[in-house]
Amino acid sequence: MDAVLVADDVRRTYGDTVALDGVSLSVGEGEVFGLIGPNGAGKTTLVRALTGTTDTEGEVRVLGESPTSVDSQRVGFLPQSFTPPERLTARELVAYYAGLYEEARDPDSVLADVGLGGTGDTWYENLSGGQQRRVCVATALVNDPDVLFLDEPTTGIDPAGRRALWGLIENLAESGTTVFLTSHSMDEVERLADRVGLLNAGELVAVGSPGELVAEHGGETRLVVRTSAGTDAVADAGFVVEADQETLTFHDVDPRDIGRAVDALEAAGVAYDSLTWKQPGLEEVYLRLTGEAFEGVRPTASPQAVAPDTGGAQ
Ligand SMILES: Nc1ncnc2c1ncn2[C@@H]1O[C@H](COP(=O)(O)OP(=O)(O)OP(=O)(O)O)[C@@H](O)[C@H]1O
Repeated sequence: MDAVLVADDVRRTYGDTVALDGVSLSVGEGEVFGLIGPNGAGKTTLVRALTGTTDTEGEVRVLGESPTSVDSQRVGFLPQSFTPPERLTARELVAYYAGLYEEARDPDSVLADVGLGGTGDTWYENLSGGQQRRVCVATALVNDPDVLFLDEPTTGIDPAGRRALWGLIENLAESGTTVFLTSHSMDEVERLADRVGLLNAGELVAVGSPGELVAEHGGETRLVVRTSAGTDAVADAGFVVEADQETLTFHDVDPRDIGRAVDALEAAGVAYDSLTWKQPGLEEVYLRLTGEAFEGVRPTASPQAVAPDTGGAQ
């Protein structure tokens, strides 16, 4: 796979703030690379480094060129914050961006691609926040780029619109477009990204496919039972079980062992309100590697601490 994007030991400081602390990565043609990390981790700064919109130390290559000399026709960029010229219709705005390129797609067809086929004549300022964001996505697609940078593309877009955009991004990647995406949505990254990079305090602390990251850092499966019963009730069931006032958590429960756990609860006469089997996902990886607390997952540093599990059911 040819490397379309390369960052080698990229550093950026703002005064005393180290935004990027020696980031190296490589993204291949047609790959979707998802960059995740907490607020202030350096994601936007890395996107800006890769798009040549901020100066950095280290080396950056886009399609084999420096980001400031690469052919802009081949690059699409949706910044995190985007304030278009006022008093333009959606079509005029996309057409304005189309005019910046030697070759561009028909604005109406790009608007249709982002689910805004009927809104070409609407003033940008009269569109909803989610519709505005979709128009902004359209401006990044109008030159039919080979490399597409999307900094939090679906922020503010409703679930149906997000899914539509995900489908569009998948189609682009299938047709060979390389996509570099930042997001705070683990669903989005888990669905779209071939590989994920987790940036924390300016450092890339993990890179891999979602499956690899979950296998390596996600932790264990668990069965969460909402009950006030203590661990004594199921002490002989053959599971590692921890309790707090509202839940019993069975750790490391294979799906085939769920029945055995339920039988143990029944045999002990434990009354419970709900029972949820949970499989780790990218969210657990993120929370573990960034050191954020996550209810229901045992922090590796302190295996005794278990809080009530309110995470999403699988
Ligand atoms: N132009 C700037 N001037 C000063 N500091 C900056 C500038 N841009 C970014 N920073 C700082 O660099 C660090 C990284 O910021 P960055 O915007 O890259 O983070 P991020 O991961 O994109 O955050 P978020 O998820 O909130 O968008 C932060 O501490 C931020 O305050």
